[in-house]
Amino acid sequence: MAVPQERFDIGAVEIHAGHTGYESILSPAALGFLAQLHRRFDATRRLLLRARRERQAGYDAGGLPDFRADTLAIRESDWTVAPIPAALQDRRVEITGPVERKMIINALNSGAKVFMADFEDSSAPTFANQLDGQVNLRDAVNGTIEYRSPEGKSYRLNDKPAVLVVRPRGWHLHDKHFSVDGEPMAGALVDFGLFVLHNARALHSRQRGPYFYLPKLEAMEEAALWDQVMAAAEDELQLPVGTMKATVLIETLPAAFQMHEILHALRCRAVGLNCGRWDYIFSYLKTLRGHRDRLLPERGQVQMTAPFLKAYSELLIQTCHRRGAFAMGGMAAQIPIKGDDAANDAALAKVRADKLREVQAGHDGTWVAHPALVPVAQEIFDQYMPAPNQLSVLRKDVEVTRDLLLAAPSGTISRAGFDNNVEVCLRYTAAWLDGLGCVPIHHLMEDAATAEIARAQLWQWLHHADAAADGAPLEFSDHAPIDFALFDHAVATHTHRLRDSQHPGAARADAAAALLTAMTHADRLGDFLTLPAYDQLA
Ligand SMILES: CC(=O)SCCNC(=O)CCNC(=O)[C@H](O)C(C)(C)COP(=O)(O)OP(=O)(O)OC[C@H]1O[C@@H](n2cnc3c(N)ncnc32)[C@H](O)[C@@H]1OP(=O)(O)O
Ligand SMILES: O=CC(=O)O
Ligand SMILES: [Mg+2]
Repeated sequence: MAVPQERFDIGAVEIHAGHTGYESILSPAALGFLAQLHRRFDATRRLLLRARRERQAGYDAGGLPDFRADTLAIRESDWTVAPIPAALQDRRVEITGPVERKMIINALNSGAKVFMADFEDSSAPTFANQLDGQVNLRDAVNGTIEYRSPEGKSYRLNDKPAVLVVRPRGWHLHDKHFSVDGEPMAGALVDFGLFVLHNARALHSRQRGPYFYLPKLEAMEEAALWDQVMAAAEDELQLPVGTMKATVLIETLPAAFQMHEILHALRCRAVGLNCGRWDYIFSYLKTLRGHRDRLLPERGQVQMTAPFLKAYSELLIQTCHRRGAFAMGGMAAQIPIKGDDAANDAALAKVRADKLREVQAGHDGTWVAHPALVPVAQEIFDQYMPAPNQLSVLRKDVEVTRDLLLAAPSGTISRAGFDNNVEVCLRYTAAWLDGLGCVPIHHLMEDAATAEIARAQLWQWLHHADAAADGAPLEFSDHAPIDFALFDHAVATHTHRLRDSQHPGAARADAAAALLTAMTHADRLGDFLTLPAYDQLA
C-alpha cells in the first residue's frame, strides 16, 4: 500500500515483545499510524472509561439505567442512517470465529453471507494471536491465504467467500505489547489501526469494506469516538468519508437505553445493531450488581424468551428499522455434537427454534458459531425472509418501557447449575490463559461473554446469599444454603479434575482457580475477568 510514510511519526510506538516475523505488519508506516491514533484518541477513551465508572457508582448506590433526557430530540426526530452498501444488503447468516488461519478459511468458505473475524470475545489476546490474526486477515483480503494441516489437508479460499467484517477489542482493554509516550495503547486502536492500514484500500477498491463490528459500547459518546477514529483513518488513507461501515453490538444494559443515539452518532457509517445476548446478560448482572431484587436464575434458564430479553431484542428491531439499519440476531450457544445423533438432533433443534424466533420477530440476519450451523440457520431465514432483509417490518406494535428492560426473570438455582458455573468459568479461564479464547464445554460454545455470565452469577449469588430482596436467604432449589464453603469445594474439585484432564488449559488450572477464587471472594464484582487475567497472559 502506497501510504506516504512522511505523514507518520515513525518509531513512536514501543513494542514490548519479540516481533520477528511480523515486520511487514509492524511496518514503520503502520507504527506511525498507530501512534497517531493513540495521540489523537486515547485521552478521550480514558475519559469515557471514567464516565462508565461514574455511572456504575450511581447504579451501585441504588440508581437504575434509564432513557436519557438530553437526547430526547434524537429519539423523537426523523432521520435515517446512510445508504447501506450492496455487499451488506443480505446478511441472513453470519458466521463468527477467532482470527486463526484455518478457521478464517473455513469461515470464509462456509456459505455464510458474512464472516465476523473476532479479536474480542473469542480471542485470548496474546501478542502472537493478535499479530498472526493480522497476517491471516491481510492474506485473506489479498486472496492468498492458504493453510496445510499437520495431517496434510490443504485449505484455500473458494470463489465465493463471505464478506469480511472485523471485530476489534472493546474500549476497556489495553494492549501491554504496544506503548506510545510510555502509555499502553488501547487494544481496539491496535486491532483497528493495523487492519485498516494494511487492508482498507484493497477492500475499498473491491467495494467490500472495510466493515466492522463494534463491541461492548455503553453510551453514544463511545460510538462517537469510533466515528471520529474511522473518519480520521479515512482521511489519512484518502478514502471517502463513510467508507468504513459499522455494526454495533448492543450488548450492555446501558446501551439498550441509547440505541437511537448510538446509531445517530455513527449515522454516516452505521449499518445495523446486533443483539449480543451473552454480554448483555453479563452486563445486566454487572450493572445491577448492587441490586438484591434483580438476581438472575441459573444460566440455562435465562433464555431469549424471558420478558427482559424479548423486550431488548424487539426494541432493537424497532429502532433499527425506523432508522433504515439492520437488526441482527445473536448467537445460539449450541454446536454440533459428534458421535451422538440424538444429542446432535436436540442441539440443532434448539438452534432452529432460536433462529425461527429471530426471523419471525423481524431480525434481518443471525449469527452462527460453527460452519455446520450455516445451512441450519439459512434454511429458516430463506423460508421466512424471502427478501434480502426485513427493513419494512417496522414493529410499531412494540412498546418497551424501562421497567420491562430491567425486570429480572423468575427461576431457580440448582446445585448442578451452580457447579456448572464453577466448572465453565474455571475451564474457560484456564484455556484463555493458555491462549485459547473459545472452547467447547459440554457441547456449548464458551467464550469471554458466556464465561462472564458464569462468573458474575457466582459472585451475585454468593454475595447476596444472606438475604435476597425479600429478606430471605438465597438457597438452592432443593433448599440447601448457598455459601462460600460450597464454592471453594467446587473450585478445588474442578481444579483437580482439570489438572488431570486433556482439556485445553489443563496446565493453567491452578492459575485459573486462584483468579476465580479471588474475583468471587472480592467485595465488589470486578468489571471484566479478562482484565486481571491479562496480567498473566504470556
Ligand atoms: C458471545 C459471542 O461473542 S459469539 C462470537 C464469538 N464466538 C465464536 O465466534 C465461536 C466460534 N466457534 C468456535 O470457536 C468453535 O466452533 C468452537 C470452539 C465452539 C468448537 O470448535 P471445535 O470443537 O474445534 O469444532 P469442530 O471440531 O466441530 O470443528 C469442525 C471443523 O469446523 C471448523 N470450525 C469450527 N468452528 C468454526 C468457526 N466458527 N469458523 C470457522 N471454522 C470453524 C474447525 O476448524 C474444523 O475444521 P476442519 O474440519 O477443517 O479441521
Ligand atoms: O458478542 C456477542 C455476545 O453475545 O456477547
Ligand atoms: Mg460479546
